[in-house]
Amino acid sequence: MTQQETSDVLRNARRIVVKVGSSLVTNDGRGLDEQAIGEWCRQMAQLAEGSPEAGLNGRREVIMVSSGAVAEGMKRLGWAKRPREINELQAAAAVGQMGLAQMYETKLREHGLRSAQVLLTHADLADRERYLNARSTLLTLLQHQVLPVINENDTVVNDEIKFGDNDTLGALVANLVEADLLVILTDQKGLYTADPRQNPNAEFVHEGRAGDRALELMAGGAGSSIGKGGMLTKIVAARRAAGSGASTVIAWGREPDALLRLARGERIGTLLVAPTQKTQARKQWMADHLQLRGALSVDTGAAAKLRGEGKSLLPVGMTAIEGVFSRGDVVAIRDEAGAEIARGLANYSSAEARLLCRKPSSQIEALLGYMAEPEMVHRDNLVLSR
Ligand SMILES: Nc1ncnc2c1ncn2[C@@H]1O[C@H](COP(=O)(O)OP(=O)(O)O)[C@@H](O)[C@H]1O
Ligand SMILES: N[C@@H](CCC(=O)OP(=O)(O)O)C(=O)O
Repeated sequence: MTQQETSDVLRNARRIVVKVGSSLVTNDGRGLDEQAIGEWCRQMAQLAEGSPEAGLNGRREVIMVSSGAVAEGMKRLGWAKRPREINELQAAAAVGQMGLAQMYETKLREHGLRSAQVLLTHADLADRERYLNARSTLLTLLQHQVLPVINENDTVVNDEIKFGDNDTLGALVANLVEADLLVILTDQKGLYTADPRQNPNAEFVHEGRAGDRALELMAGGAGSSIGKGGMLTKIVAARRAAGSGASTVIAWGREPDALLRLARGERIGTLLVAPTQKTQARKQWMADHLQLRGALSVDTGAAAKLRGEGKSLLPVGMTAIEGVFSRGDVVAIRDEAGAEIARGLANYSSAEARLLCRKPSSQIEALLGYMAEPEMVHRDNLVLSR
């Protein structure tokens, strides 16, 4: 890519997931690094504002994925060594998460930004229904200009805590909200050809293609006893993030104004560019991963809105439901002649959809006793067929 193109990837990123690792957040286990957290919060607040005075071309939506609960919990409990027992790790995470949430809340509020704590497990993102719920909660928070601060829900996972690194979580969150950019802040300037702690001759890698297996061979495990992932999980995270079209930057968390400079298009850290665009990636994902569970027939008006105007499918446009499906399943959408016009993720199950056929969205709550979303299939979860 030319310098201009890489700089455009960064400057045009509107939705950004920022991940910070334990060693940075807790100052290598010494305790929450108030100053560093304050700096990221100040920058994220400026990104959310997008003011031209800060050299930014418009608002960014930012989501934070922060590690550090176990390390901070250990510090608070006075444990010098990372425990082996899962229940002790979980107890430490529960203690430390209080400190993390409190620190982010305080620092973001100082900069006029509201925050929300979201604790997720891998299982939440593997389950279609919970995946959709998590997605719509995060998107709603962003709409209301609230900055979500995410961590793994360490106290309820069992084996995950042993392998659970937040690089993977950051990538899954980037997939979940279809972010444009994943920024992984760590204790190195980026990726080197070998672990710089082991090999002083290692060379810096400025740019690569996310998903390039050669990069994985350069990356080693965690260099400190605090972090879990090391560089390999960051490279794999970049590959995953690219699955939904997000590029990844791995940069040094103490680099002054790193987040702002990236958003202005400055090339710092290692940029791993996603080879496919967001919409293309979404189509690919729907085509590759999901089985069709049913079909919705729609009237001419709804078909025209979907095809011509790129709108969502509302229940009022549905005329018939086929198959048995749950919320989050992929369904085909057919026109009156029976031709498939699109595929998408259903917001309501087949039984609910049958009750909602031809009904205005204002009646959803009265008909079902609750309302998930006003749309049957949201346009962000919908891919038009050729
Ligand atoms: N090729 C590499 N380039 C840079 N760092 C590497 C590489 N291979 C291994 N590492 C190690 O990965 C560490 C960062 O991972 P980790 O300790 O898990 O940090 P974090 O807590 O930020 O996730 C670095 O300190 C470094 O020692
Ligand atoms: N959820 C864990 C994070 C796991 C972990 O160590 O991640 P990382 O430091 O990002 O490699 C915690 O908050 O302690």
